[in-house]
Amino acid sequence: MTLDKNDPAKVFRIKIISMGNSDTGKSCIIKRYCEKRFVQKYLMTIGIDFGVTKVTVGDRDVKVNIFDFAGHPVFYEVRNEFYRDVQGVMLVYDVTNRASFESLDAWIKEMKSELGAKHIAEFDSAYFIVCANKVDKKQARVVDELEGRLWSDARGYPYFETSALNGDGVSEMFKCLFDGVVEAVISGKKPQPIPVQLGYNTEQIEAIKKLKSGRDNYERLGIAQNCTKEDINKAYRRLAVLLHPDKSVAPGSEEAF
Ligand SMILES: Nc1nc2c(ncn2[C@@H]2O[C@H](COP(=O)(O)OP(=O)(O)OP(=O)(O)O)[C@@H](O)[C@H]2O)c(=O)[nH]1
Repeated sequence: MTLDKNDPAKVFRIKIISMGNSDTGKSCIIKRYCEKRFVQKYLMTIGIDFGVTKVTVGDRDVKVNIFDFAGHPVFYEVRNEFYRDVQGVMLVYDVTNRASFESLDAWIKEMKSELGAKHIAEFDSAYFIVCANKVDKKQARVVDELEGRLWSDARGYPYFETSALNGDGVSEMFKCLFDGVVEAVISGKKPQPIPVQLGYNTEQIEAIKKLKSGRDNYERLGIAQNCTKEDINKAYRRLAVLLHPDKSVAPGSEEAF
């Protein structure tokens, strides 16, 4: 990276990478932004794709080097060379594929372990952003917005719902990513996203999920089959208070109550 903090006329160079499982739409999001087009056919990235784009952040011209990682595990040996000197990370999952959401932690772990203790400061200073991609596929969606936001908020990463197909959220996501990286580089501090005031919490969401998916009433109440009558009453009262429609605005509270 070239940076002279005192000279706004100097061009910044920043390094961005895309991370996430295969087929989540990483290449398509980048193409949507850089080339304003959508590629319907799945063309697996082999190793790494590299591209350069220029943007303006405030009064600075910024040259962005984008390294689009192949998501397939077979390319691990290729991508592990590229984790050094990264300033921005676009973490992508596919809202129609739960495994891709559940893999996000493994991606972070891969980056951390590749950097190792020696370069962990680079991980700590990198600016991460989350793309919940393919939101146009409404019927097939299995990871809802709330889950994605809670995961992202818990780690301090800004969250965006994107569609490479119709472009929804893509420019906003890149703007936030570039602004965040440039601010972090200039000030040495990562800007903190403002958490969305959801008005409900993880405990309420977990309770609703359990009530919806539980195989029997014991599972729905979160108690063992050999519990006492008092345990049943206690669990029932706890859930009734937690999900009372006067107290909870979490989606599905009313039905669950
Ligand atoms: N409906 C819909 N399809 C998408 C979207 N983004 C990508 N796709 C499709 O998903 C498939 C995979 O997209 P890619 O961008 O190649 O996925 P990738 O994450 O780069 O995959 P790897 O190169 O294997 O890591 C392609 O068939 C795309 O057309 C989207 O927002 N909506």
